[in-house]
Amino acid sequence: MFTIELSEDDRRRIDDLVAEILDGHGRPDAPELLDRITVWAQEMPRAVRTAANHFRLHEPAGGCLFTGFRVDDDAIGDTPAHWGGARANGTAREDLFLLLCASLLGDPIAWATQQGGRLLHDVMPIKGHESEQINSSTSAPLWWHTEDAFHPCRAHYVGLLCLRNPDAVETTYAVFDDLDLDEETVRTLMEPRYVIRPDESHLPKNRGGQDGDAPRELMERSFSWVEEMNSNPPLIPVLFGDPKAPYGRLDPYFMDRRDDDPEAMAAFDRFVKEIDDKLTSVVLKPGDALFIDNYKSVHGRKPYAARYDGRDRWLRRVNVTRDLRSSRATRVAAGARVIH
Ligand SMILES: NC(=[NH2+])NCCC[C@H](N)C(=O)O
Ligand SMILES: O=C(O)CCC(=O)C(=O)O
Ligand SMILES: [Fe+2]
Repeated sequence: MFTIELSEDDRRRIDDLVAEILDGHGRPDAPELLDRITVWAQEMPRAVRTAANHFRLHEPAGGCLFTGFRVDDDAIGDTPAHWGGARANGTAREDLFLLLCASLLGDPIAWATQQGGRLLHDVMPIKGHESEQINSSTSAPLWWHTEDAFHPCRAHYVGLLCLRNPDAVETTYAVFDDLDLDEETVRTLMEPRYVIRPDESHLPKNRGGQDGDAPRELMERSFSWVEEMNSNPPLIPVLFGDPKAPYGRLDPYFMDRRDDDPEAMAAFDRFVKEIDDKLTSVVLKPGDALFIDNYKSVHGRKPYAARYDGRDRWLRRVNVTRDLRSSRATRVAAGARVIH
């Protein structure tokens, strides 16, 4: 893991910057604030910017951990029972810190079909989801995955800011650079012979009755595209880029076994076994902002027991792209963040 440790001075300067921005704008997801977030990120301490730039450009690791930010445990309030509903502004400081770090790596984006199109997601236990394969599950392991693996516009980085983690639950990950795969296997995995279906966080059953402010017609189009990807998924490669340091996309739990292509499946099984063998973990503590490189690694989470008492584990999540333009056809304006 590539780690950026904030010094006492960094912390003070970041706190001042966050306070200044919030003074002028109030809510961290206000459009006029987001329009300028990249500019403010340039006012992060130079050492932090330099380290983040190194991580982004040279790809020395599968993830970048910003550590040392202080969460205000009283101000953030109780861990919510659901991501929906009206949101208090208690996490404004923390949200803004996450957005500033994100903006050193790229542009924050949101999904119309996930958590009501919100830019910042809540990751915490939801009653009834205990054994699902969704971020709000608890008693079942969240099987490792590429975030939104099925989606052509999936994020380059997934940012997770820990607000609470009282039982030291482990976030799992593995980096493709660490895998032992022979050339022939890599070649096969780079061919369009695989099927990835949408995960359940994008399905209408998890829509939560809230669609943000997008027109209904547009929302229907978004959900029918996900449905189309479910009923008629294309064949895609699971590795791409440089065969010697490949990028990847996979979410085995939502992928098909193709009986008509045993060779592709055998290569895939070797790939999955290597990831299982190399899977390691990190325990996020309050204030840690982990940016998983969603092209170079997979991540997941070990099971744990929910409390449902307002003190549960709680993360804030953001998707980050290095290429906003590649999704232009499915966003309503050049500077819009929501992908439909
Ligand atoms: N293997 C999996 N469980 N894949 C889905 C991962 C979780 C999903 N991205 C979510 O936000 O809930
Ligand atoms: O809870 C975690 O540590 C990771 C969850 C996850 O995979 C996600 O929210 O994308
Ligand atoms: Fe994830």
